[in-house]
This record gives sequence, C-alpha cells and structure tokens, in this order.
Amino acid sequence: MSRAVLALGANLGDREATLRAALRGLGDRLVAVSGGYQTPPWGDPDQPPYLNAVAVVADDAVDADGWLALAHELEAAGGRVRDPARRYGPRTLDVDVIAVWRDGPGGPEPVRQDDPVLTLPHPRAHLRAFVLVPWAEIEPTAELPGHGPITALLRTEPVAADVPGVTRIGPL
Ligand SMILES: Nc1ncnc2c1ncn2[C@@H]1O[C@H](COP(=O)(O)OP(=O)(O)OP(=O)(O)O)[C@@H](O)[C@H]1O
Ligand SMILES: Nc1nc2c(c(=O)[nH]1)N=C(CO)CN2
Repeated sequence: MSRAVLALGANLGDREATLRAALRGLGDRLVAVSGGYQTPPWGDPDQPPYLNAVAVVADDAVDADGWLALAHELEAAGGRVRDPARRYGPRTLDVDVIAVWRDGPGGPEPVRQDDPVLTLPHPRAHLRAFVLVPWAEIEPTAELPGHGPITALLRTEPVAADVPGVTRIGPL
C-alpha cells in the first residue's frame, strides 16, 4: 500500500475549475478530498488569494517518486503558469506532496528523505495553515511525520495565527 497526502493550490485563472480538473486527474486513486478553502497568500503577500484543498490518495503501484511525477503531470495540465523570479509567487496550479506512507512489517510507515528533488515530509507543511486546515477536515487524527498531530500544529504558532484567515468556501 502506498498512501499520500497532496496539497493543491491555485491563485491565477479559474481556480475552482483548475482544482476540480486536477482532482479528476487523480481518478480512482482519490480516497478523500477536503472542501475548497480561500486562503491569504503565504510567503509573498503581493498576489491574489489562493484556493487550496488537500487530497488523500492511495495506490499500491505508485511509490513516492510516482506521487511527485503525478503532481508534476497535474501541474502541467493546469498550465503551470508562474513567475520564476518569485519563489512563492502566483501560479495557476501547485501540487505538493505533503507526506507518503508505505507498507512496512508493522503497518504503514512514513517515507522520510532529504533529497531536494523530493523532500518528505514536505519541509514547509508544518508551517502552513493552508495545508493543515483542509487536511484536518478529512483526517482530524492525522500526524505529520516528524511533527506530531496536525491538530496540535494548528494550535501552535506560527500556524495558529493564520488559521482564522483560512476560510472554507464549499465542496469542490
Ligand atoms: N514534497 C515535495 N513536493 C513537491 N515538490 C517537491 C517536494 N520536495 C521537493 N520538491 C521539489 O521542489 C521543486 C519546486 O517545487 P514547486 O515549484 O512546487 O515549489 P513551490 O511551490 O514554489 O514552493 P513550495 O515547495 O514551498 O510550495 C520541484 O521541482 C520538486 O522537485
Ligand atoms: N495561501 C497560499 N499561499 C501560498 C501557496 C498556497 O497554495 N496557498 N503556495 C505557494 C507556493 O509555494 C506560496 N504561497
């Protein structure tokens, strides 16, 4: 079993249509999806608000690299418009691999790696209310590997201050 948590975000173009198309692209690998959340831009304030969502996906045939490849395919299909000069700048679609679990002898175990091509868990997920709030909607008891329960992260700074700005706008 390989299971992953993916974070989707868009703040250019028809954000809702882009996220819906990406979710369709996950096909029967999609296990659960949060609602769509309007979120203030994180890391680079001078840009439009984002529409964010989190998806839980599973597929025995897909490993960690496979989830990243799928994320990149979905981004390409979403137009992949972005300004290369702005690290956290606006974009038509961003799909991040937040964490991956694979079957171990004692049950599912998190994949931990520092490779810059694919760092797991995602190195900034624990700082991002726009990831943790939608994830908590669909998996309230989840743990972010290395950082503990996501509900505890949501109560702790710097994330706690950002939580009130993350607004569920409805199902996708
Ligand atoms: N967990 C991960 N999920 C997605 N991309 C990752 C991950 N770890 C490393 N990367 C690498 O990061 C590179 C840049 O990704 P991307 O353009 O999505 O970053 P970003 O969205 O600007 O910033 P951030 O990763 O902080 O959201 C990708 O080409 C990918 O190889
Ligand atoms: N609210 C929000 N802010 C962001 C997002 C995102 O998806 N949502 N993605 C970014 C890309 O790294 C930078 N900032």
